[in-house]
Amino acid sequence: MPWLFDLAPPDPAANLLPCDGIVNDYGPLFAPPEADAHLAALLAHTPWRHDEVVIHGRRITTARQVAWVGDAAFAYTYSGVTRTATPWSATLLAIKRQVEAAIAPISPIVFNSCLLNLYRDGSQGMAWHSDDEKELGPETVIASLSFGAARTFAFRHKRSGEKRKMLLQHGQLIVMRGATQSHWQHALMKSARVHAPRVNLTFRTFRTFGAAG
Ligand SMILES: O=C(O)CCC(=O)C(=O)O
Ligand SMILES: [Fe+2]
Repeated sequence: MPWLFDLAPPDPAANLLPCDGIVNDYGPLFAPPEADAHLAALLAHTPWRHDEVVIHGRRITTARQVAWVGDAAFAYTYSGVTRTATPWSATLLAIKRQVEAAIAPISPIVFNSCLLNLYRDGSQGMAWHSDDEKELGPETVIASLSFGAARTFAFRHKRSGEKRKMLLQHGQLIVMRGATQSHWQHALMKSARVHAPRVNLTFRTFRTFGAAG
């Protein structure tokens, strides 16, 4: 697969997908010392728990750990299991606001939730999927911020099978938007060479279909 970028500082207005969606790379949002501090705080203070998914009718506990945070106690169902959001920590809220400020010129948005993923090492990854739950709406904007070990993130077109991959590094911010979730899957690839943890935050706008409003 071709690499999405090399060493040049990214142009956040550039689209890293060739068609049917938009992925923007903002490069590092934090200098290394600040990114180190965020990684340490997120590792220590997040209520991490192993995720569960239902595959072929069987409930499986994943190696990767997750946390689901939101403005309200949103119930989010993906892979057949429902999770209830817990409140923002001060650190995570500050990070959310920095992400929103960084992307505002291109993607003005206020996120109301965040899915946090912890991969202890390269033996843990995330399988091919799209974030296309109805609660996220069509053309949803998802900001993905990574801390810790650099890991390969890949996209695969649902019809053509065309692939793109990129290395997500400590402090790096990308945005997936437009038709990306309708036409592409993405995955966090496993790697035997990675022995350090990685934390990924995906900021999302979660729509509720309750009676209120
Ligand atoms: O860890 C990552 O970079 C990807 C996470 C992801 O795709 C998700 O949470 O839906
Ligand atoms: Fe995803």
